[in-house]
Amino acid sequence: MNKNSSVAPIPSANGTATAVAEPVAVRIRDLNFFFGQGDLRKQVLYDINLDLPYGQIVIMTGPSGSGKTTLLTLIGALRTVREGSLSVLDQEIVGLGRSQLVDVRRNIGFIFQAHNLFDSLTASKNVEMAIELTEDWQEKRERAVEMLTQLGLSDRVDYKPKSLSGGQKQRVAIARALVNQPPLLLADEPTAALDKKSGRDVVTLMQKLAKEEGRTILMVTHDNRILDVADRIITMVDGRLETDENLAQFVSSHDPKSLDRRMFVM
Ligand SMILES: Nc1ncnc2c1ncn2[C@@H]1O[C@H](COP(=O)(O)OP(=O)(O)OP(=O)(O)O)[C@@H](O)[C@H]1O
Repeated sequence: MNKNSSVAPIPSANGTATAVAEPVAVRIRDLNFFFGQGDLRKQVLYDINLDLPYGQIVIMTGPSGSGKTTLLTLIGALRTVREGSLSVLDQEIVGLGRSQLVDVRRNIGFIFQAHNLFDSLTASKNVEMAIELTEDWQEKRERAVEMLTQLGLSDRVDYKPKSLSGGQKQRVAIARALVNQPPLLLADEPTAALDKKSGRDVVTLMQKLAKEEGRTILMVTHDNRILDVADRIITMVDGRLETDENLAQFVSSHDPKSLDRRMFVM
């Protein structure tokens, strides 16, 4: 794996090549992570090195228990990191305290499996709550409705979660994650609860955000139907970043029987 894929050599004034780091949304170097303390201390991530450039969709895959969700939550500033370097949106987060981590999180959109919607609030109000966490509250209702409409929920904006299907709830959660236009989006199985068409609509929207607006998207998924949207596919095995490939490399290095052929159909 190329650990320095976003470091480009440029000629200096005296003609020698100098490595200059391009800005990336996420830069991870020599990251180790442990759960527990003392005798119960258990290492779950080993020596992770990874760059996520702006505008890329990166899919993270790998067996259950390999550390995908843990890595996602570390990048999302949801846990304290002590070993190595983890820079998120130009901020080194190793060593930061809780309140500083909260500030980093404000610029990240999260879509997790449990959508955590507020049952007492309508779809629109759930999305508006995310807008209220920012300094710019103007036209929050209009912005929430517009985002929900983009996700095909224009006729559900005033419904509460109990009146929505699983897929619709997931789309409300996605609207909430996207409404503040975060430069970095972290998603854990975002299409798991969706039918084929809704899942495709969601990843098409993500692709648009990445390609037209330069957002960086890191997505954990086992849904082979959406692999084609990825610029890169990284594979975790036993807490290590095993491979970092484009789609063609990934397909050729995996047993075709284990891949769903529908993934090739757009
Ligand atoms: N809060 C925790 N405390 C202790 N160990 C944990 C905790 N969360 C996860 N682990 C352990 O860390 C390892 C990595 O778990 P993680 O959830 O990151 O894997 P994963 O690849 O996301 O798995 P899955 O695909 O099943 O969601 C596993 O051995 C898991 O048991």
